[in-house]
Amino acid sequence: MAEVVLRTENLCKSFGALEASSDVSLDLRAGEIHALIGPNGAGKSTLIKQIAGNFRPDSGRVELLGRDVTVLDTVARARMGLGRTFQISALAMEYTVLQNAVLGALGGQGRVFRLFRNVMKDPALLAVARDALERVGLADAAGRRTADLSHGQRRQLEVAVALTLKPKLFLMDEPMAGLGADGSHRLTGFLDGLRQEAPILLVEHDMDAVFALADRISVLVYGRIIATGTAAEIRANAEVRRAYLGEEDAA
Ligand SMILES: Nc1ncnc2c1ncn2[C@@H]1O[C@H](COP(=O)(O)OP(=O)(O)OP(=O)(O)O)[C@@H](O)[C@H]1O
Repeated sequence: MAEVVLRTENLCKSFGALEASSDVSLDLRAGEIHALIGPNGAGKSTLIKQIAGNFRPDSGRVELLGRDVTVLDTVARARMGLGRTFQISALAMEYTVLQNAVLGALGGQGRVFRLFRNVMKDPALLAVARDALERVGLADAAGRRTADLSHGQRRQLEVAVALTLKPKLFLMDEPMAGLGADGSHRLTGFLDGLRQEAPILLVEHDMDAVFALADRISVLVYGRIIATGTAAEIRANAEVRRAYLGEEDAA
């Protein structure tokens, strides 16, 4: 069986009386896309934040690349190779596409520059940034102001910025959100190829993308994983159909 790169064990996290994560155990293996689906408010983002290090679980543990990282912060986990894209854009809108990608690359190298213009002339950073833009199909837009990009192009740029850190695995929170049919088709193709290089834990509401991409799917309802399996197993699961997919969607 493929190597486990990420594992959560019995994660619990409450906000007051609300149990947002209830005994959540899952893993992500080399070469796979593992999708996490569930209704609004099921606790997907809360789980991602505990894996990324934004939230400390009340109990349970998170293991990254074989190491217990439960008490490590987001920066330490990112340095270990945990790449991430966000539900809400973290891009610098007034900067160009290339500048955003270079800033991403800078974060990965831990080097210190005194002047922004020196950062933007550094050949090593530029090479990493241009390579990431090329891979997501944004090379031609390198000189454009980020604020002038379409919504779909911004999502591509977020993936490019994450790629500059050369992550060993990805957490992606709704990368398809707001993309048109074209955009999500293109991103689906890209993620399909990316899994071999860096497995992906994918939170996504776009069920076409999930069923097309996921090697395994976990279904979260009221903070609890009610099923994990292949697309066919999840489609056929009676509890999932009742709780989430709905009989008509699952037919
Ligand atoms: N910081 C917080 N303080 C209090 N309650 C919170 C906090 N973050 C999330 N919650 C609550 O925890 C529950 C799970 O929220 P979460 O955002 O993890 O769900 P989700 O599955 O990601 O939803 P969506 O699909 O809408 O993004 C919700 O009831 C939410 O209101």
